[in-house]
Amino acid sequence: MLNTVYQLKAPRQFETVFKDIPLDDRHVLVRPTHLSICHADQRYYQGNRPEAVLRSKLPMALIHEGIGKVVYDPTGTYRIGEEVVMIPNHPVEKDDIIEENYLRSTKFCGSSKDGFMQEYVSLLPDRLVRLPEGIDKIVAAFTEIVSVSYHAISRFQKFSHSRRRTIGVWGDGNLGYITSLLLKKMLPDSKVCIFGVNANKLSDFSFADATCLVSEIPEDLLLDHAFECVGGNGSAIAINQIIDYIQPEGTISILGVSEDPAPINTRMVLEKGLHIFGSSRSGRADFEGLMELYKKNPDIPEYLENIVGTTFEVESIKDMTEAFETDIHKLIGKTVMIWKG
Ligand SMILES: NC(=O)C1=CN([C@@H]2O[C@H](COP(=O)(O)OP(=O)(O)OC[C@H]3O[C@@H](n4cnc5c(N)ncnc54)[C@H](OP(=O)(O)O)[C@@H]3O)[C@@H](O)[C@H]2O)C=CC1
Ligand SMILES: O=C(CO)[C@H](O)[C@H](O)COP(=O)(O)O
Ligand SMILES: [Zn+2]
Repeated sequence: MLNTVYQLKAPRQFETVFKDIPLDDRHVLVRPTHLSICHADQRYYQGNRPEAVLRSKLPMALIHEGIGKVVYDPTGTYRIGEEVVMIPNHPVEKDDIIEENYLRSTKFCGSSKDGFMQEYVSLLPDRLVRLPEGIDKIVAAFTEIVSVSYHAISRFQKFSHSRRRTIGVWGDGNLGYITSLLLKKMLPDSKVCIFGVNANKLSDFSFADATCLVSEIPEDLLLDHAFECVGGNGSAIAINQIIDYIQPEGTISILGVSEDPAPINTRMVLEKGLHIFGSSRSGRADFEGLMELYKKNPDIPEYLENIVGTTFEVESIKDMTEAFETDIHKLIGKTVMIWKG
């Protein structure tokens, strides 16, 4: 079957290409309905990755956050019309120890294979997860980034010591909002404090125990553990500030993506005996766990409505470009494309 794919050909330049989707008895066909833009997509769209990386990856369809409707399922796993979230990870091997999102062989939509900016997406049935009945579709569109926070917190629960009185989250953007919200739900006994650079943005974190500008952190602050959700050039500044304030033997979870290596105060990491771990992407278990968490805490998707930014009806390359260009200038919030492509 001929499929329309909207690839990024070069920075700021989408093009339409037609690719064959073989209709076999193993793959489910999904019509994407709502797609959400991630920072990773913007790094390709704006050409912010190194030249060699762009040359090796483009042309490629962007977007790894999205939901859609099942239109064809020869496996009989899903009903036609059923609403599903698409998992962008595509593992090609199983490992007893290493999770699917960390296997070097795994392909990831919008990074090492075409993303969801397509007319139809062909996926194995285990790359889809049913959406809870009645969930807001715009919020559901960015389930993937929420599953990343879920994944990082689940790992944090395994790696960190059990004194979790106060957890700091650095980053007053989307990932900071999502991670601190999930921390409040997954670790209800812990106090969560958000550290950011913009008082206006911090005022949106209504569920938090405290918020603080990074320029006004009290000297006597006591933090048992922390999450870094900043990324870019701010990552190193945030990680070093965390190292300054965290208690000995605390755990630091790094989530922000930086293009350049970040200089870290390793002397203090050693002296305080800190644990630092990174997390990237998420796997099927995280998507499923998150859907269960939504069912038990229906106020989570309600809170997430606060970080819905602009929504665009997208049916042409001009619309896609407008959505990406607008997303660049947002203060906070996820840009969602209502996909008619
Ligand atoms: N590990 C993973 O799998 C994933 C990683 N990411 C990455 O996470 C990072 C954040 O993403 P997202 O939340 O969407 O981006 P945002 O831009 O929405 O959030 C980052 C926030 O951090 C603020 N900030 C800047 N410097 C500091 C500082 N020193 N201390 C505290 N806050 C600071 C920024 O403010 P201002 O804008 O004013 O500078 C901004 O509000 C990105 O690098 C993204 O690629 C995203 C998804 C998944
Ligand atoms: O956003 C992410 C997951 O949601 C990751 O940061 C993203 O997958 C990294 O990909 P790339 O290596 O292509 O920048
Ligand atoms: Zn992402």
